[in-house]
Amino acid sequence: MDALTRVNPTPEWPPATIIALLVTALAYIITIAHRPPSRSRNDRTPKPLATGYCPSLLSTWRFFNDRHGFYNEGVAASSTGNFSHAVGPHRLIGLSRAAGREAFFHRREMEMVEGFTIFFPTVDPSQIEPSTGWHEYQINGHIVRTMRTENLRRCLPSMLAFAADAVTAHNGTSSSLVDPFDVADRLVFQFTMSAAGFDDERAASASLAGLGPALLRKIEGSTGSGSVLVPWLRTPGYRRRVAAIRELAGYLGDAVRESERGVDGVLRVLMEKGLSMGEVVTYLMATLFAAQINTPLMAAWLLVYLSRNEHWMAQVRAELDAALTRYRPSPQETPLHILQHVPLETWESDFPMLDLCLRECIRMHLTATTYRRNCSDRDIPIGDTGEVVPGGAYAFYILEEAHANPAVYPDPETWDPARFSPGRAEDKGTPLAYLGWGAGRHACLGMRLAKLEVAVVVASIVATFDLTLCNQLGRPLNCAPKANRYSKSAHPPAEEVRLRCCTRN
Ligand code: HEM
Repeated sequence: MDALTRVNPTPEWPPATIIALLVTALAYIITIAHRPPSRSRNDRTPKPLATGYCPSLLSTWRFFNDRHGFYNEGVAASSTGNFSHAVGPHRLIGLSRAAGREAFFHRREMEMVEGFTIFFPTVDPSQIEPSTGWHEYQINGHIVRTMRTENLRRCLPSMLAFAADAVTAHNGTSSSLVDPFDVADRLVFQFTMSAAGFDDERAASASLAGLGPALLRKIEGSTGSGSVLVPWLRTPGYRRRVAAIRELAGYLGDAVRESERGVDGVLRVLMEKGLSMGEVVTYLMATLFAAQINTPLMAAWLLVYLSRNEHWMAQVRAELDAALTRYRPSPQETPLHILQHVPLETWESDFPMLDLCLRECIRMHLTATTYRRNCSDRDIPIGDTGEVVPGGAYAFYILEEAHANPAVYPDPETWDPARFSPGRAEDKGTPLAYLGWGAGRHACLGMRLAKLEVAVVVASIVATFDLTLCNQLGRPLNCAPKANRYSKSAHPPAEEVRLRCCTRN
């Protein structure tokens, strides 16, 4: 027995070796399974960015980790501005220029939900049914209903009250340091809860307004290469996403149950129609996610730019002061009180300067990638390039291509709202040059609420305080932080900033 053990010892491999072997095996399987499709002579798919296993794998890595570099290189290397790449088992076409944008945004066959379901899966994978689009069309119908005038008019007083509470909390002392990104995050969550139909107690819940945005960011941040390349593997990212989705769904379900009699607006309509709790929570998650992903960031960036720009602060204040004068019921009223009397129509039509500033913030900070799938079995021509998006293929587009193009927007790194003023209208000469609210078949359905939410946050703060941009320690900064145009989605600045808020005379 002793001799046997000596002749055939059980190999003892260090864990690091075992892990290295497993990783190599997995990489090999992924490479073989996802080899780039071969091109036939008359294949009109845009040319691949990379061929062969190794370059292809490297490009796939860059698609996930250096998205803008990958895209810009693909566009630059192609005579038409379009290119293709196999990402896992999917054929993905990168589109650019007027012809690419036209095919991407305007063709009926280019389906949005199916594109996002694969490349940006923010839903619980167990609920994904690509063929039915995860009930997305019904949800869009509910979101459209949320934007109706009577609904916005209903929730506006609550939104103004939440903003007044937040501002008053910082107004006790002569000056206080505020993180605009945090304030906007909480307020927008409360506003959207109210717009969906929650009563004030539930919508204003301080714990949910803190937790909700954090969970939504966790869901957004947990999608990555694993969910596309090995969707069957329960990666840590997958587990984080599912846990965050379930946690938030649990809180929202509880809030709906607690306020069963108190709900209003779309929530009430859905409950009266007898929709299941799952369907109601799905509507809430989709609406909160769509609202939270960009709106608070844009409101906060707008405050940051205004704090460093006297000219635009004066423009925004002039139109705000005009409204305050018009709706002041008595001389003693504070700006926050007067804002409660400003009707929806004024919020929506009488702040054109604020709207120009928001438009410019979105141009500079909405760095998102957007996806489509050609859901037909027919090829879609890409203008007169001779190329097509084949039936069943996926396509992506990075909004930067339009928004940072110096031929359209001279000096694109400079925040300059006047570029959209009627005299200059830099975006008007080029087709689909401004995509801040999307375009064509999938334009933003929440623009009305988003603009109202941004206006209420900005007006409440700007009407009450003089603002000084500072670093975290309260030291004044003499310029606004730079936009990170290469991030995968809109972001706060890399170095945290604060606003010193001094009560305005
Ligand atoms: C400043 C804030 C916002 C910005 C910059 C923004 C921007 C956009 C853009 C660029 C798209 C098109 C995406 C694409 O083509 O792939 C889009 C679509 C969409 N947005 Fe917004 N959005 C904002 C706020 C909101 C809000 C508050 C909601 C709802 C509560 C919302 C709901 C939607 C929906 C449902 C779609 C998809 C439409 C469809 O499926 O056809 N958005 N948004």
